Amino acid sequence: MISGTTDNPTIGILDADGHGVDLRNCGVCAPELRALFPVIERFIKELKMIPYSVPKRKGELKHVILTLSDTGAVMVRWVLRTKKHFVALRDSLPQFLELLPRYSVVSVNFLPEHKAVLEGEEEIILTRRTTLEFGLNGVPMHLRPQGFFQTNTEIAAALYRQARQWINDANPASVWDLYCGVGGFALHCAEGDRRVQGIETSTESVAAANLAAEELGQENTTFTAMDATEFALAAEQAPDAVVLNPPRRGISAELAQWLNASSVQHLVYSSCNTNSLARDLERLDGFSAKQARVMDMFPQTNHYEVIVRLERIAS
Ligand SMILES: C[S@@+](CC[C@H](N)C(=O)[O-])C[C@H]1O[C@@H](n2cnc3c(N)ncnc32)[C@H](O)[C@@H]1O
Repeated sequence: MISGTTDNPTIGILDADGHGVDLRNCGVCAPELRALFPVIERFIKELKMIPYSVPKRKGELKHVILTLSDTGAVMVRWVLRTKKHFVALRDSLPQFLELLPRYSVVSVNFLPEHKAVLEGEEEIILTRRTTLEFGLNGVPMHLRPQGFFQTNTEIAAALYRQARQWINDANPASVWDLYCGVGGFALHCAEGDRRVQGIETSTESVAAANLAAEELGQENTTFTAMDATEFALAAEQAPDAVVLNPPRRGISAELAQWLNASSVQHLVYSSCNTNSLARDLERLDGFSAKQARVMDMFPQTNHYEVIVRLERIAS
């Protein structure tokens, strides 16, 4: 979050009273991102951007969302209240890009409402390049602004390797990746003739995932924008294995019931919320959990990712 004043901005979080706490030297931040903070500060000053004050409900610049790719490129998203600073930001793009790593993406997002969210619906991408490219474990992936990407790139790579190993050990002919985002699990599980289907509600993420599948030459891997439960309930045939990586709320009771009653033999469930995971594992009573791994996705916090391998209970 950006707070403070134009001449003395804070880059970090807000305290309980809504005042900025500078976290530029916080160890959680990757050094490559920390190196960008002076550049962000310089542009705030040069363009005379006014940081947004939550207590006063005044100002323009709310957040700067930075995403670092394993290639070293970054995505920089300026989140503004109105269009007041937009032209200045757009016109200074060549100078800004000179200070960013190659292949970086820059966009502006508008969040006019006073509410506790990171970003609004409207986004304008300033660079010709519209996706931040990743190459986790040698698998190409594309992230567009507003798409979901796992918080910690190194741990995400380990998570995908683990899922790939469990899926390859089970060697299913067909796999669904439900809640697939930009396709990390699906793209890692694509192998030989295996049919892989990713399902996700965000059309932006689905477009990015299909692009990566095309680059990989994976004709048997496809992504569709749809609600995961609706997709499963309408499917004519169940796959051999399903990867689940839902948002914090977990999966729906209907999807758990459908999985229990289906012919699916193997499940891999990756979760960032053990409360909904525990509830869902109880609901998935046609399966038994065989292996689980905790992944330190959110270091120095009390949050973590858990990935579980389940097998159908023989009847
Ligand atoms: C925890 S993220 C996982 C993304 C992806 N598996 C990855 O590794 O990056 C959850 C994803 O579920 C998507 N989502 C939310 N509700 C959904 C729904 N009802 N059906 C399908 N996808 C949904 C979100 O857009 C988000 O991309």
